[in-house]
Amino acid sequence: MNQTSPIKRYLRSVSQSLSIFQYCGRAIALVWSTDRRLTLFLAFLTLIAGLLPAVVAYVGKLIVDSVVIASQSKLPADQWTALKYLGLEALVVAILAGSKQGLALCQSLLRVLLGQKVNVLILDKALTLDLAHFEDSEFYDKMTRARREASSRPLSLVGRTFGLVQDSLTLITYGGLLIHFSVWAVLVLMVAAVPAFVAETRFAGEAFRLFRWRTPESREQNYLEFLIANEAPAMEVKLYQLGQTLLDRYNTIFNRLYSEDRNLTIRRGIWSYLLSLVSTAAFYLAYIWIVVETIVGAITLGELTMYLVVFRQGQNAFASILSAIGGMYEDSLYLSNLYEFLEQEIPQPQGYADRGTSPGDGLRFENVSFQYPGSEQLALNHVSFHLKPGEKLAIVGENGSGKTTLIKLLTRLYTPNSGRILLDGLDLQLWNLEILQQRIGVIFQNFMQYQFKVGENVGVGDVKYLEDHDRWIEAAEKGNALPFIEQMPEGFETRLGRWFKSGRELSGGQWQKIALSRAFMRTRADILVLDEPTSAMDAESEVQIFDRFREMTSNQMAILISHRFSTVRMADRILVLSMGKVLEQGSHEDLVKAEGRYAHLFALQAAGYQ
Ligand SMILES: Nc1ncnc2c1ncn2[C@@H]1O[C@H](COP(=O)(O)OP(=O)(O)OP(=O)(O)O)[C@@H](O)[C@H]1O
Repeated sequence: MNQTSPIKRYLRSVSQSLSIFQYCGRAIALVWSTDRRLTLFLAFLTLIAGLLPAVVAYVGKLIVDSVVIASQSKLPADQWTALKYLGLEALVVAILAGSKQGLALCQSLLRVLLGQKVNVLILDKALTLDLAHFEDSEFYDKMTRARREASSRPLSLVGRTFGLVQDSLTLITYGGLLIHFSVWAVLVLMVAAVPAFVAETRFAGEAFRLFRWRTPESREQNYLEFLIANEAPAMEVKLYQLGQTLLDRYNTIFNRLYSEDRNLTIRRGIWSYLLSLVSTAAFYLAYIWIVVETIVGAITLGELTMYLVVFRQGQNAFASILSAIGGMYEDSLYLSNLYEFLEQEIPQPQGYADRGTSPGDGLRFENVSFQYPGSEQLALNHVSFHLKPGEKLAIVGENGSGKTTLIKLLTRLYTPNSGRILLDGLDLQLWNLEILQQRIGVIFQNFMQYQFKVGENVGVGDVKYLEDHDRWIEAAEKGNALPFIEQMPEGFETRLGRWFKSGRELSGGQWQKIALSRAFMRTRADILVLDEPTSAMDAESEVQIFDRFREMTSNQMAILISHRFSTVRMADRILVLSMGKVLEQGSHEDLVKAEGRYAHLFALQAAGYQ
């Protein structure tokens, strides 16, 4: 049987409790790197605010003793001494109040700076993440936990650490005063304080585990809030009358979380109270002892007054140390979370090549297979094709056949599980990622609708020319967006979307034209990928775009994904995908002649127009 002695268990609890201090250093380093002067000032003021209460208590003793002496001797010199001590106490109290005010000031300035710093650290890290990280719910939880409270927790930990130092200094100096009376009194007080300290840290740890465990629920709550109170889902929520159901779900989650919170809070409150009674009892035992010693005349009236202050204030300092520790544990655990996120290893993209081994070879897929993490099915299964510079490839296939996945692999958002993708004869993995991505212009079917100006919405296609007005016009012209942009009162300066004042909403087809123009910003790209580029456009716009498409992209390889065969047939080559496999490939004429799947689908669509 595993028998651990109560002393060992007790020591283990204490050492577990001491682990709260492990993140204090990191928090202080963070604050130090945010603003050195403010941190130094904070430390200096903490020192003053920690030491002065004992000085006040001691001067109090001097006042009482000198008053007793003066009242007995009636000498003006003694009376003057008493008044001088009084003046001294007033001065010390004024300095103490000043230092407390200064502390509050430093903290509120640091809070803003530190909040910004931590948010930037998190966002910087988020920029280095792979797409797969955003799709991994566990990792996403980590990021949500880190972002939540990012602006308040680090400073709160620093504030509490400094507060703890301040209160500990006060207690130590009080102890110094009390030690004159009896070493034993000091020892008894210290030992009596430990159970409350351990209980406090334990409950704080439990609270944190609860907080950590329930991140998925909190995220679901955030999501429900988004559905209920945002513009994008508002239309469906209203028309499908989903509002009340969503709100009920929101309340159910809250009620569950609340009942757990309530239980913990009540248990924590009761235990903290009971254990703090132990230390209060010890305080009062020592207090009785002092009173008795005064009655028998072993200590002076001044000393009694001083110990009275020491006990009253000491208890306050002790209580605030306890609550600081409770909070510090939660703060530390938050920080552990933050660092867990910030220090998560992100595999750095390998590959440094800026050109291929056989320039002009174009793009090759060689037996490429891919499975999404956590999925059992292959999304792409031994896909091979070759696209030469200037050629246009169309990909067709039923929903879920792997078309978009193919593009994600081409743009290196994911890496194939087997097979190779070569650009100009060189495996994509060996290319420098930035250079590779600059060579590819993509619009995805779920492209972003930025709540920016029209011009910027086009400009994001090539961030180097984000603000280049001439390029906007050129790209918008190719994307057939220019006519409606010119009709807007502020043209390219019009803000899009409804999030900001005077924003203008566009129709689905108009947004698609903006997105298409975005792809045409990439004049230097030699591969253009358009995933369902014209699905929301009217027939006339589509014809206009594709009539000129060859001429606009004459030197570029283009990959078009579309369910519209009017668009597809203009491609040099068509790839028919089904369940991740290439069923057939060839030109429109070849495939019609082959009378396979493509011919069947084409006939179906053509029949619809007759
Ligand atoms: N992020 C993802 N994680 C896991 N599986 C995914 C993910 N994205 C797509 N899939 C799965 O991979 C398969 C291929 O999806 P893909 O988006 O490539 O299809 P698609 O041909 O572009 O379809 P559509 O015509 O509907 O756009 C589908 O079975 C889909 O469920």
